[in-house]
Amino acid sequence: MSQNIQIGTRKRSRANMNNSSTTTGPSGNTSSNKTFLDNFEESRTNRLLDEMFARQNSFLTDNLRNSLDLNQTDNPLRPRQHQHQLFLDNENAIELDDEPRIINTTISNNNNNHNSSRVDEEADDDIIFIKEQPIQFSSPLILPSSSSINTDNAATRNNAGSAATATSNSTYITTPKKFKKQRTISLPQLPLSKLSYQSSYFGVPDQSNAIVPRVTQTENELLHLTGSCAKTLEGNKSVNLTIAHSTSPFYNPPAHVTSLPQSSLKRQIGSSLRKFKSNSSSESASSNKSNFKTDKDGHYVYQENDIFGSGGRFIVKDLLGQGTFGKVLKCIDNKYEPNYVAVKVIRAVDRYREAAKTELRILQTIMNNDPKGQFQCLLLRECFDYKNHICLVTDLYGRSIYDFMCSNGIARFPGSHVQAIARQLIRSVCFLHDLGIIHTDLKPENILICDETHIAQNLPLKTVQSLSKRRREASKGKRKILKTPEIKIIDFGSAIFHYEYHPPVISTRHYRAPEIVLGLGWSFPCDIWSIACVLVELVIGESLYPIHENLEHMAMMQRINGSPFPTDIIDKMFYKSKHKLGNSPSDLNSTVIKHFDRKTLSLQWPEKNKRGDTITTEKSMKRVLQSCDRLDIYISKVLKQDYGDSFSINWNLPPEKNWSLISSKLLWKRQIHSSSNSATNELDKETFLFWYWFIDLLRKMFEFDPTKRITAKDALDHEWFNLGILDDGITTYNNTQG
Ligand SMILES: Nc1ncnc2c1ncn2[C@@H]1O[C@H](COP(=O)(O)OP(=O)(O)OP(=O)(O)O)[C@@H](O)[C@H]1O
Repeated sequence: MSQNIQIGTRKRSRANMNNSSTTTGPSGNTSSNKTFLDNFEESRTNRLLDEMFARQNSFLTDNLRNSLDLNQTDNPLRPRQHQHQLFLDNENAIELDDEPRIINTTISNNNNNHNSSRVDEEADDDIIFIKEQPIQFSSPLILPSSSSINTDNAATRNNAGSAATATSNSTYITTPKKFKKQRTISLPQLPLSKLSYQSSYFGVPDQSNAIVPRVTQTENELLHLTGSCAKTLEGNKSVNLTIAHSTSPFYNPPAHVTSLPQSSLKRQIGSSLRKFKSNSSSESASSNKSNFKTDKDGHYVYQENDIFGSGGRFIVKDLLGQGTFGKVLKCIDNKYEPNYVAVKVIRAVDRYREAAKTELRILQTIMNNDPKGQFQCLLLRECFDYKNHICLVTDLYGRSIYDFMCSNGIARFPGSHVQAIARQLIRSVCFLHDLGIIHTDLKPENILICDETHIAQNLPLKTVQSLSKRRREASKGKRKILKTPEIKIIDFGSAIFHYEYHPPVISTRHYRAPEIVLGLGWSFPCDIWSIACVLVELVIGESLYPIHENLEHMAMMQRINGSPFPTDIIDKMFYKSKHKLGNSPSDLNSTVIKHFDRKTLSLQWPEKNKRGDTITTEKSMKRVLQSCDRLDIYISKVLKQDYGDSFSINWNLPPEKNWSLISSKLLWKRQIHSSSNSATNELDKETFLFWYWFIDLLRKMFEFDPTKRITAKDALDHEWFNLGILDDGITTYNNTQG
């Protein structure tokens, strides 16, 4: 039975991969004389790294427990009312000295971060931040305290600036004085939300060739697709695949197989053989033939208990997924313990074999630089060629986030889990980008859950009745909350090295960045856009862009960002098209360019015919105008379900002002309802701030212009990752930690 529960209605697949036949280049970066398996060797560095991570993990877990205990001493049900302000403000700032200096915003409670500018006066812990803050004028909350700047004026300027220019002008400047942050107590965070990142953990590839990736994009790269096809081909040529021979395990059991406990081996193989015989009566189950078949399209034909690989090493147990590239199988591996693995069997077609070689080089680079899997990327265990199918052997994980959401009574994740997943995703992509790798296909289907253990809460009958039949059946009327939202990023089948060939269209539609839709050059920032789409999906429980074509996609992007495409970007689109720079999507003119006015450089939506009649369908108008909204308003609407009608984030307001509006509404409601005992959801300031800053980060990730979009590294330093929340995700974690 397939583990892949397909209950969703959408069919989402990545961009057409026909171009990938020409792709794939050199792995100038992989250690040439060494196989990647050499990295399994215990080196001193690895041991040190292990110890560091173990220390960090136990430190973070202890801190979470402490902070929960602390919260619970006051009131087990609600976050306690904090006496201290969460952020630096005029009154709370403590003057230290007068020297201006550049201040690092690294998370302050990271034991391993020696570069942090943390003031380490005494043992710090998870719930107390002593931190130096830079001043960021586009960030409404953090203002200089005793500087000569008039706070009101600065705030006014800031509001105007943030409304007009979004976050692109978010320049950090240093305060004229150095401040020590007031001790503050924040709500708890999961340890996964606080994972640290230092690129010095691994060696930057290509150092010898001096190709150190710059993980952003220049204006020039909007016009010219970077990357060389020749490098791709050259890289793929360097791939040497071991040919696995299909001899029967019953004739020539390999030495390592015979070293397994004989009873278990016989049991596995015996049962496989019995099932195989009964399943295929018409075929001879002669023991020296492999029962592994390929169809006319080059796909392996799935059959449970098939045996394949050298010496019949793998026994097929389940079909985990299938895509354009091939099939992913859950298999018993007779060589190693624990012996379940996932094997991606690539189609036996030259084009896909060629693309798989790039995937292989990417996976090898990841493996070389993170042999212990600290950065949430799938690890390649082995690779071989079997009957013209390239087979990639990896660890086996749970279902994808997409499948988990489909089978959940409430698809939305708790805020604490959104933050933990965001941290892992951004950190993982930061690692990839530092290695010069662009994933290009980040989506919930390509994010796997490491451990699916969860608690299940019964949903009220009314909620169950409102679910679709499919969801009702799949969820059994329950809301599932993972105990540990640890994830792994998979599917490097479309990933590229930044200096290799870039196909003109990448990503699955819903997660596709505007520069790709507009036919401009793309680079690392496209991954950041995709992550932002995924994060919104985790919060709202459905796809942010449920679209299938370019015009509606562009109209929705403008609606969600609350602003039109910047004219300089559209200008570049026209220029690139006019001068035929780089390769463009074949339908660019007919589905994108024709919808922009050449003079005003604005999108003409809704679409009109020559007579001026609107020809956009009513359904499409509804999807854009009714179903979606500016991001802060859209997310607020969903969160009202948890926090009541008063919850409303307005990204044009500074957080203090936004909060005072909400709290006055709450006060008013409490007075109205005091006699009627109405159960209005309580909302505290820190919970509001958690969501406010989440939306602030999203806004920076959804920057239209990729040259101005926040990088993964800067996103890890965003204020949001210093904020906690007390919700079901935290209590579930705490209850399971003993
Ligand atoms: N290591 C793994 N453990 C568990 N399941 C996996 C693993 N790798 C892949 N899968 C499952 O197989 C599915 C397809 O995997 P993958 O995306 O790598 O293949 P693909 O052929 O590139 O698919 P697509 O063309 O849809 O992108 C995944 O969505 C996931 O459900």
